[in-house]
Amino acid sequence: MSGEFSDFTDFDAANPIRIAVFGVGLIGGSLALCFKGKPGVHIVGHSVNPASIEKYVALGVVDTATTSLEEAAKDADFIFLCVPVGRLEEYVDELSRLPLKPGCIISDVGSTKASVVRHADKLGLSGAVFIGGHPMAGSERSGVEAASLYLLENAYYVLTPTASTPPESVGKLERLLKHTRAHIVKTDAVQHDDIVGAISHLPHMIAVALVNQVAGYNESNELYMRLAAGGFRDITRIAASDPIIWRDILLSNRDVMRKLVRDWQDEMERFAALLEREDGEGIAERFRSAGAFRSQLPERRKGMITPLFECYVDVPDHPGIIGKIATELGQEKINLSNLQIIESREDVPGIMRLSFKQEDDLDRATSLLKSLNYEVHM
Ligand SMILES: NC(=O)C1=CN([C@@H]2O[C@H](COP(=O)(O)OP(=O)(O)OC[C@H]3O[C@@H](n4cnc5c(N)ncnc54)[C@H](O)[C@@H]3O)[C@@H](O)[C@H]2O)C=CC1
Ligand SMILES: O=C(O)C(=O)Cc1ccc(O)cc1
Repeated sequence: MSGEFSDFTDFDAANPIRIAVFGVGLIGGSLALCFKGKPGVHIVGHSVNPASIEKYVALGVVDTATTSLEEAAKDADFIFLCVPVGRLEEYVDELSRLPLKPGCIISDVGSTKASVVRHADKLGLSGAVFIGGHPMAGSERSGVEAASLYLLENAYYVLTPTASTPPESVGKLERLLKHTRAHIVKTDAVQHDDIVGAISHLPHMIAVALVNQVAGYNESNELYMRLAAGGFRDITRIAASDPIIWRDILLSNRDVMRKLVRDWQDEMERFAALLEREDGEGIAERFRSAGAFRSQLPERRKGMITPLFECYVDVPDHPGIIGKIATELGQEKINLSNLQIIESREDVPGIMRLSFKQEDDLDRATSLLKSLNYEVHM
């Protein structure tokens, strides 16, 4: 939990607004932090657990908190549903039975969109409007303790209005979401699930499968685990994601995922056949085409799978180096989020990975370290 943005001024103490957040975890808490403390804004957090509501207030993420759904929703101008995907539809059902403020905008942050949008479309929401949402940034961490004001900054935030969504409600939600500093993208819910299935849900499944495969080998030889400390650990970071959150995402997007798994199996079969034929040129070609597509990906956009701004620095392998670089950055007031030696052998220089939550810190760190004659790579 961290920070404060201060340069938005369009909240107006004379026209107070009430924002309700159901499920104040990583994403709900991060959203709440973007609105908290603005003039005329009251944020109420909802949890089914009495101990959680005390924590939300004590941490200063919300103004008030309650275990009563009615109390949280009463008079709300905006309601954000930030619970696991498998719970979203029942929350929409419960809200549809309440006397909501006319014009109230209900949005969610679920990683899948088609099922909840279809469900809300079928219900009458007594004067309220549902607009599906998905902030496309996050991490493998969960819970309100992991929430951050900066989590969504510079990420894409997808909204999935339908043909019947009033454009003025979409505009109102977009204006509010400016406070996240995310970039709004509007698309259709079904298309969202196809794309996000391929670029986020499939990679999470692959990471989990890969870790479980290696865990199996490790049962008969523990050297697997010891040697996996470097690159393997990095590329499988997302396998540490919350099991319940991901159970719900994959089940909700199961039709898309079944097709993606079949396509993935085809890709693997293609590799197996190349190995069988000892087709070196074919293998190299797979790498060339992947490299060519990857080189065209937008650079440094914070989002899924790479939530931080990062650079790599070649460093001599000696004990004081971590402290030295951290001090140099600290003296320039550059906020470092994480620092890690990812390669350390006696005969070669190490590689240090520096992570920043904000692009500006990355840019300043890169310039500083280059000026100090470090080799810096992106
Ligand atoms: N983790 C990530 O990186 C991202 C997650 N999302 C979506 O955001 C939503 C929330 O995920 P996170 O914030 O990561 O999870 P989280 O575990 O940090 O927060 C979930 C919140 O929902 C509450 N909750 C859990 N089970 C509940 C239940 N059965 N009934 C009522 N409340 C319950 C928890 O107390 C917590 O406040 C999910 O729908 C997820 O798909 C969207 C973008 C990124
Ligand atoms: O940790 C990562 O890199 C992620 O990919 C986080 C993430 C998880 C779920 C989403 O719907 C969006 C982003």
